[in-house]
Amino acid sequence: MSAADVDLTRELDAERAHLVAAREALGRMRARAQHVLEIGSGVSGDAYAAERLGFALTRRVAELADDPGTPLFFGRLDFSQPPDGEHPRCYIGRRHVTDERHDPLVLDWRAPVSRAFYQASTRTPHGVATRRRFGSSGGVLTSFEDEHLDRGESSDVASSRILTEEIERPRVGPMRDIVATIQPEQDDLVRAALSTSLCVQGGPGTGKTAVGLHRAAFLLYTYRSQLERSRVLVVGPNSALLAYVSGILPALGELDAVQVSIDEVYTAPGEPAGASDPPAVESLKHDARMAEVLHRALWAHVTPAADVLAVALGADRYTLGPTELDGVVREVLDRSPTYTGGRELVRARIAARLERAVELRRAESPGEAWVRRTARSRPVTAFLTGAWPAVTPAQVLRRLLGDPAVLAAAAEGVLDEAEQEVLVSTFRSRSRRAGWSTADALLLDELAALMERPATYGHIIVDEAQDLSPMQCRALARRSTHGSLTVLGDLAQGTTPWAARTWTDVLTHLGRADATVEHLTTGFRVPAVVMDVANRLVPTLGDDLPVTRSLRRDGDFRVRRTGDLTAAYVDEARAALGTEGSVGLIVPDAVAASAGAALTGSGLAWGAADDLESAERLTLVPASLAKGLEFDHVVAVEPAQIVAAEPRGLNRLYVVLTRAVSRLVVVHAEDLPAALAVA
Ligand SMILES: Nc1ncnc2c1ncn2[C@@H]1O[C@H](COP(=O)(O)OP(=O)(O)OP(=O)(O)O)[C@@H](O)[C@H]1O
Repeated sequence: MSAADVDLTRELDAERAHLVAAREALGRMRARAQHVLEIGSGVSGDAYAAERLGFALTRRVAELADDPGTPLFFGRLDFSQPPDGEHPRCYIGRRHVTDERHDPLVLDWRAPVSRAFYQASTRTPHGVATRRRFGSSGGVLTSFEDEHLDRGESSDVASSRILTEEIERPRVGPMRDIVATIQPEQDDLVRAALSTSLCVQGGPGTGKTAVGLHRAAFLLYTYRSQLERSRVLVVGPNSALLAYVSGILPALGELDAVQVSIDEVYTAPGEPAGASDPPAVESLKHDARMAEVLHRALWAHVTPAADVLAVALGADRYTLGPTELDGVVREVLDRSPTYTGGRELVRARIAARLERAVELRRAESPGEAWVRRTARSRPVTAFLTGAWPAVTPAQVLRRLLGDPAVLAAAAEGVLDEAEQEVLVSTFRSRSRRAGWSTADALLLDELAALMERPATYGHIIVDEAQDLSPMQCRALARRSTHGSLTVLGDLAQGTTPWAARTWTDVLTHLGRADATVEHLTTGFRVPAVVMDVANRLVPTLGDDLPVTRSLRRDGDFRVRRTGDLTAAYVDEARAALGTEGSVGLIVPDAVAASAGAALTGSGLAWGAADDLESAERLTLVPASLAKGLEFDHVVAVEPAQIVAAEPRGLNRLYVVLTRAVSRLVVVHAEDLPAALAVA
C-alpha cells in the first residue's frame, strides 16, 4: 500500500467512525423521543390535545427510525467561508442528527446550508472548498470522492464514479429517493418557494416524478407548521405508479403527505360506481363546456316565489310577498354564493326581515330564540323548498342526464343536439344497478363544489399532468385555491383522448396561467441506445417536442421478429430473469390476460403492475399501465398492436419503449410501425 493509499484508508476509517458516532446519537435521540412518548401518553387531560400530542410524538419516533441499509450521510462540505453561524465542516444526510451538546453531526439535505452540496461549482462555489461524496454498500461507507472547488476541480455526473454507479444501479423493488445525487437543475425546482407554482416539462426518465416527491419533502420540512394544517397532496395517474413511488416520502421521514390517484381526488366515497361510458361520451364529460352546463343545471333550481310567506306570533300574522322574497333571493345571488351557503343565507335573511316586521309593529324585539325558530319554521322551509330547494349532486345529475328537456335548457348554445342526444341515450340505456361512471364522478364533484367549497391543500403536486382533462384540472384547481401547484409532465407521453397539446391549456384550466414552464432534458433512466430508438417517434407525437438526451452510455437494444409471439416473449422473459434486476413484460392490453396464463403455464412466477405486495422480479404490465414505471430489463410485445389499440397509440408506444433502465427487447410478429422502423 502506498503512503497515499494509507492516508485514504485512514481517512475512510475516520469517516466510518463519524458514521458510528452519528448512529449512536440518532439512537439516543430516538430513545429520548420514545421516553417522552411514554410519559406523554400517561398524561391525562383534554382528550383531543392528548391524542394530538400522542400522534406528534409517535410520528417523531417514527421519523427518527434508522435504516441500517443506508448510511446516515452521503456527503460532506468543507467550507472556506462557512455561512453565518455554521460549522466549517458539515455532513449532509437524510435527517438532522445532533450530539448531546446539540451540535450537528449530520445536517438534513433540505436545510439551507445543504443547498451548497447540490449547487456549488467552481464558478459559484457558495463558500465551499471541498465537496465529498460517499459511496456505500449495505449501510457501510466504501469509498469517497473529493472535488476541490477551491483548486478549480469540478466533476459532473459523467466523471463521477459514485454518481454514475448510483444512476446505473439495477432497480429492484420500489423507486428510491435520489437525495444523494440531485442535479443542480433539479435542485432549483425542488427548492422553489412554496408560493411558486411550477410546471415541469421533461422527457422520459428526466426525473420529474423524483423532483416532485423531493419537492414535497422539501416543502414539508421548510414550511412545516403552515403545511401541517394545510397539507400536501400528491396526485398520480393510477395505483400502479403510486405503488411504485409511495415509499419515497416515508423513507425521507415524511409521513404526512396524502398520495392518491387522480380518480380518487374526485370520487365521492359514498356514490355507487361501476358504469362505463362509450369513448365519445366520456370525452364529452371531460370537456370544459360541461362546467357551464352543470352550473346552469344547478342554478335552474332557484325559481321565483309563488306565494306569500306567513308566520304567526301570538295573534299577529306577519307576511312577506313574492316580490320581497324574490328581492331577498336576488340580493343573495348577487354575492355569488355556493348553492348550499346561499340557501342558508336566504333563510337567515327572511328570518331577519320577519324580525324587523315584528319590531316595527310591536316596538320590541321578538328575541333571538324566536328568530332562530322562525328560520327553521315550516313556512320558511316550505318557501325554500319551492324557490331554492335542497338538492344533492346525484339528484341534479340524474335529472340532467335523464331528461332531454332539462338538458336542453341547461346546454342551450353550449352542447349541440347530437351531443345532448348521446348524453341522454347513454344514461338511459344503463341498467338501474350500474352506478356512476368515472367521468360521472367528475361531474358530481363539479356539482358538489358549486354547493359547498371542497377542502383545499397548501400544495398539490400532480404527476403525468399532460393527461389531465379540463374537468380534472378544475377538480384540482378548486382544491388549491389558496395554495400552489407543482405540475409535472411530458406532452409527448400524452395518451388520454383529452391529453394536452400545450402547457398553456393545462395551466389555464388549473387556474395558474401565469406559472412558468421549466424544462428537464437530461435522461437518467433510459440508456442512449434505447433513447435513440424511442426518439425516432418524437416528430410524430406533437409540435416542437424536444428529444431527451440520455446520460447513460451503457445498455442494450434488440429487436426479435417471430412467427410465434407467445413463445418468443416467454422465452425473452425467462432469459431476462437470468440477469440481475427487475423485468417488465409490457404487452398490448388485449393480450394481458393470455400473457399471464402463458407465463404461469411456462412456470414463470410474475406479479401485477399495481400489486404493492408482489415480491416477484417479473412484472406483467398492460401497456396502458406502464406510465411512470421502470424496469432494468423490458420486453415490449407487438408495437403495431399497441399503436393500433387507441387514437394516441404512438404516444403509448413511446411510453412503453422508455421504461427500460438497461435493456430493451422488442418482440413482434406484425410489421413494426413505420415511424419506428426508420433506422
Ligand atoms: N439526479 C438523479 N440521480 C439519480 N437518479 C436519478 C436522478 N434523477 C432521476 N433519477 C432516476 O431516474 C429514473 C427516472 O426518474 P423519474 O421516474 O422521476 O423520471 P420521469 O421524468 O418522471 O419519467 P417518466 O416521464 O418516464 O415518468 C428514476 O429511477 C430516478 O430515480
